[in-house]
Amino acid sequence: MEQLVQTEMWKARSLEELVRILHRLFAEDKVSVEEVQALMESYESNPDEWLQYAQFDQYRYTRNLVDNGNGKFNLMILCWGEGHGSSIHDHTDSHCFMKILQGNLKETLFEWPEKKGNGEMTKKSERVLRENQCAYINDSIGLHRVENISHTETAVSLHLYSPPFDSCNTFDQRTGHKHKVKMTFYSQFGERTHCVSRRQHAAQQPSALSTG
Ligand SMILES: N[C@@H](CS(=O)O)C(=O)O
Ligand SMILES: [Fe+2]
Repeated sequence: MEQLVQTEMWKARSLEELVRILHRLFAEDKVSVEEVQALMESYESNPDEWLQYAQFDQYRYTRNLVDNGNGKFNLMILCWGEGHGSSIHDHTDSHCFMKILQGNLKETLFEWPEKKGNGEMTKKSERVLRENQCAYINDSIGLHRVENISHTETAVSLHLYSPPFDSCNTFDQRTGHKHKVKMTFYSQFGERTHCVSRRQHAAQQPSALSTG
């Protein structure tokens, strides 16, 4: 008789517990995308637990580092004001998990443009992600744009990237031309990231995160 493979089912009862289990999963040689996705989905968003990381900017979405996953992943909270969105981008060959903590986000998937890129990019699909849902993307699935299309409500999402990366490519929807961009954190561990020179100094320490 065929043997059934028992997959452990985790339930994260708090953000702290979620982080703890993520550390355990990513300490293994092999990490299952389905397991991480199910684990992140199992966490029922509780604003009391993440409000300290949810720092908004008036003009664009912010990226707020929650945990650096012992070098294996970056866990961050993204804050989307009304109408804020990302440009079409890739994920630098990393795994990307995106869980909604508050509000709704529209995700539009695009195909990679032809080598040279000259013409409108091809839209593959779009969907609205709702509270507590966890989506997954990587470069072989395609490119995406994420938007808070609400004019009245903000949105907050929890992103896990593995391995961590600090630059990606953005794409012009009309032409498919790409640009490499450096990504930064608006805050880290609940503290607003202030001046560049102090952070460049920090990046010289071997244990410090280099985030641009
Ligand atoms: N991947 C984007 C957010 S999103 O639009 O998926 C970022 O890390 O800033
Ligand atoms: Fe993304």
